Amino acid sequence: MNSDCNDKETFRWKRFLSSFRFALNGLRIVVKEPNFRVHLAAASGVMMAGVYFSLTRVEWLFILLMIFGVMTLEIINTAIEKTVDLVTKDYQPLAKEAKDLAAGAVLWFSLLSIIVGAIIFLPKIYSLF
Ligand SMILES: Nc1ncnc2c1ncn2[C@@H]1O[C@H](COP(=O)(O)OP(=O)(O)OP(=O)(O)O)[C@@H](O)[C@H]1O
Repeated sequence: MNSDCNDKETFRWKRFLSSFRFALNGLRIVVKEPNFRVHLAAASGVMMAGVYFSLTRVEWLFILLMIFGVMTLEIINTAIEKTVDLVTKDYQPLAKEAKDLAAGAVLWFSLLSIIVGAIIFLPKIYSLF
């Protein structure tokens, strides 16, 4: 009975670790995507600017939320693109809509990121002159 419980517990941990490995593999896949690399480069630039301008904790919180938000949407966008490609290789209006909607979600959140970035950085840039 006790060994049965231990087996179940080990099984649960193994499943959890496998899920974690699959999720890490997802990140490995998306890092190879050119669009995601653009986001990584932009995020690095913004973070260097954040260090240069000594952002406050709250400002960092907003910047990190924007960076992780855009990247999370880009990962979902990539997953949707791959799913659509799996379903059809032919030209399908619905496939186009699905892909364009997913890309639109990234663009929409990126717009918010630009606004937040402008609110945080523009006054600091002005104060340099
Ligand atoms: N099966 C399809 N049927 C109809 N339109 C499609 C189909 N596949 C792609 N498209 C259209 O072509 C565009 C380019 O598709 P593609 O698969 O290259 O993705 P993408 O949006 O360029 O993203 P990425 O550059 O990240 O791969 C899509 O945004 C979509 O409008």
